[in-house]
Amino acid sequence: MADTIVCLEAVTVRRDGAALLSEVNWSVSAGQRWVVLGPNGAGKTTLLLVAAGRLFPTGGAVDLFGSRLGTVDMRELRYRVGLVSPALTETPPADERVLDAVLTAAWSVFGRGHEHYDDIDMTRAAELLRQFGCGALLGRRYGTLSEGERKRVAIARALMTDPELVLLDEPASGLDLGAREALLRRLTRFAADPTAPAMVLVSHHVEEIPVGVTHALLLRDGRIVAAGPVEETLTAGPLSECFGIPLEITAAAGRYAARLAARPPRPRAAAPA
Ligand SMILES: Nc1ncnc2c1ncn2[C@@H]1O[C@H](COP(=O)(O)OP(=O)(O)OP(=O)(O)O)[C@@H](O)[C@H]1O
Repeated sequence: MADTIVCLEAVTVRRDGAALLSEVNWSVSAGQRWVVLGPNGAGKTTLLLVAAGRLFPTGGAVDLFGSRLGTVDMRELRYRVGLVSPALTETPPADERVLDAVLTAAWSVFGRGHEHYDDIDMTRAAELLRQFGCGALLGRRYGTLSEGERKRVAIARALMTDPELVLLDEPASGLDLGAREALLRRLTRFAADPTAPAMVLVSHHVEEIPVGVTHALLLRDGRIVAAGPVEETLTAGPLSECFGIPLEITAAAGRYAARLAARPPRPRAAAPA
């Protein structure tokens, strides 16, 4: 399909004899906003790293922007993907100004040195920081920011290179209720922007899904339990199967909540023969 951004075909990732991902088929197209849900160890981060072109699968094939991984120079393609993940251990230096922590993404470096930046880069970095509620922090040192502020700065940095795909690994984890809601409000605006890149957001919690997510992928033990339009996928049956406990799920004004079901959900109907 012309607007397919990333496509995984029968992707398997094995490490030390363990299958982190098994036979995963999944694709993300322009304009889509995905949430990837699953319990600890389901393979969510691994999936994101494969989709970002940062981890080469043991089996199967990955096409990123129409190019097959393994046949192209990945440095070119990675530039077109904004990735925010705890799996990326490098962070801006503690004494870096917040504006520079975002600006330096233009050169893929951490810590401003002698690189040249145009006024347009400065304006873009400042605008992205404002978009994610960090307009008052431009002159602050990165090391003085709260966890919630750092997460929003990391998203602004990931968007600095104007990526076509943005991958966010648990952006709301560790945030207090106010910080989580502030972040989700920003992500809701982002999701509603038709000019924004395709987005994939990883989470453990349906409460952390921003309004405007269009698709969901449920992962368990490295395998897809369900994937498709969010309203069809985020239902009690697949979610219970994914997390291994009987769950009931409610939706209100585009937000979701899940809790242990009073009664186990009815099994999914078998597909007609
Ligand atoms: N080198 C490795 N060898 C063996 N197992 C590994 C290796 N690296 C990761 N794993 C395992 O692969 C599984 C998937 O890891 P991954 O980080 O992708 O899961 P996740 O769904 O993101 O988990 P979490 O929600 O806890 O962050 C985990 O059980 C992890 O322990």
